[in-house]
Amino acid sequence: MSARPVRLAPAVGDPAALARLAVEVLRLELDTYPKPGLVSRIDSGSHDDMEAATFEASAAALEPYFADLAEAGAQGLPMAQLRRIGLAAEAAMRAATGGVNTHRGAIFGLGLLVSAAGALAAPGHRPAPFALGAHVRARHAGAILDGPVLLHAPGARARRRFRVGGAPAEAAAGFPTLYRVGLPALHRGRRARAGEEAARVEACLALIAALDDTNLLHRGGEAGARFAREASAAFLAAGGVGQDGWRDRAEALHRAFVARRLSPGGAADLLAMTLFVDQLERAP
Ligand SMILES: CC(C)(COP(=O)(O)OP(=O)(O)OC[C@H]1O[C@@H](n2cnc3c(N)ncnc32)[C@H](O[C@H]2O[C@H](COP(=O)(O)OP(=O)(O)OP(=O)(O)O)[C@@H](O)[C@H]2O)[C@@H]1O)[C@@H](O)C(=O)NCCC(=O)NCCS
Ligand SMILES: Nc1ncnc2[nH]cnc12
Repeated sequence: MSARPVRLAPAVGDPAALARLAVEVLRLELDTYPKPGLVSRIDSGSHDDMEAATFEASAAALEPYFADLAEAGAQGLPMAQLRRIGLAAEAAMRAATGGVNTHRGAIFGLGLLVSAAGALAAPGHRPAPFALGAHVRARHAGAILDGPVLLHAPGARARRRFRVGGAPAEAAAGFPTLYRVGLPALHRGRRARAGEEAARVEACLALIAALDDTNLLHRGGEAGARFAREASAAFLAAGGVGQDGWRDRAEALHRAFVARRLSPGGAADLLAMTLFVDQLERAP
């Protein structure tokens, strides 16, 4: 629930600063409350194996890997090299959290955006609108979709069982849900003048309403995922963070997700990625 100020993009053209920004957006995601079913600094949502400190430890451990990804992007290295760094980052995450999966989706998606920022951002020059996602699609879509599948990962099982594309499809398509849903909702939330945290809540709920999140499918099946999408869409249709009493209504939604053990981890990752792109790209 902090009013942590968002640092404005000194990151352009500097791998170490891009990595700091990546960690900062992970922390901003964690700061955000209420986020239905998700871990925040207020509570652990639908999780009994992790809390805010677990996410803090994980985010801090990832910083050097994000710097490597930015550098790899600047050198134009192929997906195979990015994957090697990503797998090392996953190992660092597990070491920092005692084996808990906090940020695997974020390592993948945010990692690809950090590498794109390394490739495109030059000092004093912000990438154009949509440029980071377009770069990931143009440069890596084929390798992402043809990449090795981790057969026993819950996400991979959910993708096969429910026939959804999940994190790899979102990245290979240039992050359409981030650009078409997350960023517009963040900007709409800011216009409600309820503050930065409220704008992040608006973006989070819009992402939950739109995304085929394999975490929701894995934990709640199709019925759970439908409940999550429809309840979030109803919050937005009632005015989102522009409505009177929006925080009470969002907290009620949080409790409803927790009662069903639902956790939209993919939407949480995309919220962090939305904040990263918002900081770096020029406004459309
Ligand atoms: C390519 C990989 C991403 C393969 O992963 P997988 O086959 O599992 O694919 P997905 O399920 O599609 O996605 C993995 C994670 O991405 C997040 N996610 C889910 N849906 C979407 C979506 N539609 N769009 C974008 N992102 C999505 C989500 O991550 C978050 O949730 C995790 C925590 O969940 P939790 O509830 O705890 O669930 P589990 O621990 O899984 O089990 P239970 O506790 O419920 O029992 C957390 O990671 C969040 O970040 C999905 O989990 C990729 O992993 C891979 O190949 N990696 C190699 C490295 C690499 O190539 N890197 C590239 C360069 S950096
Ligand atoms: N805040 C959060 N809670 C639960 N899962 C997540 N995955 C990414 N961020 C998360």
